[in-house]
Amino acid sequence: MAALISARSVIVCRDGRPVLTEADLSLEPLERLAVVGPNGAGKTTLLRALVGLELLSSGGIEAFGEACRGEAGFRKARRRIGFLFQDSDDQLFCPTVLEDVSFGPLNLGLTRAESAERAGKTLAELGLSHLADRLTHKLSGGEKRLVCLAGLLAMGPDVLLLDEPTNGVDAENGARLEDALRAFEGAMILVSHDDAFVSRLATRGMLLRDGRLEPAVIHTHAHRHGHPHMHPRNEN
Ligand SMILES: Nc1ncnc2c1ncn2[C@@H]1O[C@H](COP(=O)(O)OP(=O)(O)OP(=O)(O)O)[C@@H](O)[C@H]1O
Repeated sequence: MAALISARSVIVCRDGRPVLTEADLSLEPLERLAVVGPNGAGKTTLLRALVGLELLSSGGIEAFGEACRGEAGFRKARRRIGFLFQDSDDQLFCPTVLEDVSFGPLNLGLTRAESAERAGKTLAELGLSHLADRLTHKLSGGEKRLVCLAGLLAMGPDVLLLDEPTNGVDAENGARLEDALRAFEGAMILVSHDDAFVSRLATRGMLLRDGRLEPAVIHTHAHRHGHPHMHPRNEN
């Protein structure tokens, strides 16, 4: 099966220092690929590189069967990719929730009425209709996160890139978020330090270490606290 998104030998430097050094990745249809790794390993940088927000020193990105070169190449791919930022405040910018969630569909060419209808429907599917008229900047951290996700889902993406989606999200909103991701019919890359969330949702794992991605096994192991762990494959 053809990959939806692939990265080949990607090198990205930050302040002259390599963060990604020959990173390879391939996201297949229907996959929920978890990318884990320590703080500062380059996980956010990797997601940003996949949508053309990082300058590659070398290597290439393909999305939906086409090599992405330059801003124009990525712009086309970005219409099919929803990127949930680590910080919701970087993502929300309209005054009200309904306006914010309508913004994506509006940008895709739907009319104002159609966009509002799509936004209302998406909020309802996520159990967030009660937030529609609220001011985005007054939402709680967890509510902001879900509204950001609603904004992405309202655009009908084929792929979601999720940077720490459960950060600061309480149990109830976390369950909503997880249900929504489980119901999403596309593929996704999940960057997360939330092992329990990853172990419940991911279908495959990769570990970002020393700038490279290596296969990792996601599993829950019998442990006094019963928490899941993720190891590189060769350590199992
Ligand atoms: N704007 C920037 N300018 C320079 N260096 C940066 C910038 N953003 C990140 N870095 C550096 O790049 C490296 C990778 O950062 P990145 O945010 O991709 O890591 P991460 O794996 O997502 O970390 P975390 O788990 O803490 O979110 C880090 O050393 C970080 O300090």
